[in-house]
Amino acid sequence: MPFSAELDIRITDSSLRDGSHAKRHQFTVDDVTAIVTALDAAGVPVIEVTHGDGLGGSSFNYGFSHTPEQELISAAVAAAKQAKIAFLMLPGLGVQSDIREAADNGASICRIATHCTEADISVQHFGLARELGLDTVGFLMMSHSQPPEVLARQARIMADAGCQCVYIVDSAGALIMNAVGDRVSALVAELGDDAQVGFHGHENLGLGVANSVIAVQAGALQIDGSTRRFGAGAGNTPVEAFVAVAEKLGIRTGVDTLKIVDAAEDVVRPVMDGECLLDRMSLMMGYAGVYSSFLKHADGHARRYGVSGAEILREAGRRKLVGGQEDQLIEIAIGLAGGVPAAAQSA
Ligand SMILES: C[C@H](O)CC(=O)C(=O)O
Ligand SMILES: [Mn+2]
Repeated sequence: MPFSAELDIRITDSSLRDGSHAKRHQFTVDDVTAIVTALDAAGVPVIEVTHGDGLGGSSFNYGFSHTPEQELISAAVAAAKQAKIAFLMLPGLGVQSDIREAADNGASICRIATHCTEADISVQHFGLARELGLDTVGFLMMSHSQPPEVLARQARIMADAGCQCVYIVDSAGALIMNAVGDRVSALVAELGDDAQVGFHGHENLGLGVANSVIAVQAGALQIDGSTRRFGAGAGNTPVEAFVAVAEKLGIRTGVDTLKIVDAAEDVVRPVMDGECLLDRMSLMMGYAGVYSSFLKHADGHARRYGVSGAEILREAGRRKLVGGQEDQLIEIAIGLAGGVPAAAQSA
């Protein structure tokens, strides 16, 4: 079944949320206004705007925002003529009052993200979002780390709580083709008509577009990407490339290929500090299964302590670190620099 009468699938552009990681959370109202105006005109149906780590993410651990995210959400709502504005929240970083404030500011889609074995912490947030009349999306982050049947059980918890679309989130960009198809199929089988299934890809192994096509073929109805790959790690599935491929495959996205290609080049690229590259560091994330948001943190600690950023990431993969454990990257860097890591001191 298609997403709606007009669309086979619904694309959410995450440049102004996942791209916040690549921009070290320094988006301004002008950046948001320019990007939302261009994406909206290209027909992108959903645009996500929040600190990279979601509502409440602006902090010492994750990095402080330049502009309060609720101001960015308001600016996005003001600039959008047809697109819905979405926001992300990780329970514990943001709280219920943040969801209310985002709704008051005009956002209409609430996306709640948990580690892929911790869906139960999202229950009250989905309940509140539905009470407020928001559309809901659930993120099972680091989905490469669990088999399809485990993810399907977690998806069921979210759907029963009021989540209308559960995403397989390839936070590490580590999933390889059939591994996406198997996970999406397991969720489609579990959820049936109770909720849709989505896919959020990263480019750390260069597979964002291919993985997203496989997700659609397996039944995903919502696909995330970022124009110009503006996201954490090597970036997200590039929306402009995915839209072009979808058009050739006869998949209706509602996005105008030529307009989104222009938006990528003329509007999004100038806001980026640099291209999101598939280089040694980001490749290591896909290879070792590391949370893409760790890239800038590892890079900073590598410079500060004079050690290899790729080695920090490899150790993060060995430890199976999850989002929220950013502080361990400092400990790993100190250990690599020859200092005594805190964990060893207390052992
Ligand atoms: C908070 C994370 O950046 C969410 C996300 O985009 C991912 O896990 O990938
Ligand atoms: Mn992401």
